[in-house]
Amino acid sequence: MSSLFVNHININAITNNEFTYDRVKNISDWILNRVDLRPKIAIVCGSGLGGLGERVQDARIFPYEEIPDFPRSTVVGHKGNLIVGKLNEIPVICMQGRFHSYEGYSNALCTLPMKVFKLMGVQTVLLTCAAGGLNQSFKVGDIMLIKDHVAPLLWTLQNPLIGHNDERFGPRFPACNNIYKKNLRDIFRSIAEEKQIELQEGNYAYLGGPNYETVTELKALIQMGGDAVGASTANEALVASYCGMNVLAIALITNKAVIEYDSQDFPCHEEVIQIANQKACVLQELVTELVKFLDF
Ligand SMILES: O=P(O)(O)O[C@@H]1C[C@H](O)[C@@H](CO)O1
Ligand SMILES: Nc1nc2[nH]cnc2c(=O)[nH]1
Repeated sequence: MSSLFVNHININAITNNEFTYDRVKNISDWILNRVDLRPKIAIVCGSGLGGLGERVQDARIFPYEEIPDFPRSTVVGHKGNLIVGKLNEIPVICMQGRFHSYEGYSNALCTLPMKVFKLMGVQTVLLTCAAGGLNQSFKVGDIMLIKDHVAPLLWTLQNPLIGHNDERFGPRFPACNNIYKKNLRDIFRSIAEEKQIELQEGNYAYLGGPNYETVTELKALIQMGGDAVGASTANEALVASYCGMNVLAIALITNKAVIEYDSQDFPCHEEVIQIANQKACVLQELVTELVKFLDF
């Protein structure tokens, strides 16, 4: 999408400048012109969790490659479809697959869909992801409601808000102490309670990947307050919140972080997908119920 070096300055950090309001509006209008529904809820399906998209009824499916200026999904377990339809009778727009910075995309590009959702009139963004469990009390297969994040990558020039700020998206200096809305977490928790599904709650640590973390990095993330670690979600939550949308985010714990040196246990993407596939229906059930409460 861009040449990366201008006068020896890496413009990866300022690719935000490429996604002007008009360009994002063009994408948003392209979608709106092809559907009758006007969803107020957007759902992003994480690794292995794309099955949620299959629950969407009366679906219009747009492969990412058909959407102007949209990136492509390149990761196994991310189908690469944008779906507009109804989940539990509620209009939704659903991303079957997301973009990660390790795919070579700037964080501005990874989070472009959030700006598109904003201009489409979406009010609530529901993010799902696969993550490694840092909290030693978590088990593989647990569902963790994300309360907050710690994102060292966003302290660098990889922050997607760097560059020209268009106030029509959000403020130059957004507050970030309340990204993951408590009222939405409360609703999600009560749905889980009613269905007798055990829920964890904690902080998501975001790193860029693609490698899984070293033992020392994992220990540092635990010290920083992380309960789960992954390679997405926090960047999207940041931009969605900056755009004034409500954010709810859920991580499926697909592996336990290996925090012993010299262990012969290793995380791998195949295991992540396998566990996500096994547990997907529980998460899908919760999300399907949840949307009924979010359509305000
Ligand atoms: O898209 P998500 O965050 O669910 O994907 C996670 C993080 C990495 O992309 C991948 C590692 O297996 O799963
Ligand atoms: N970075 C990272 N991403 C993940 N996605 C699923 N598990 C993990 C993990 O342990 N680390």
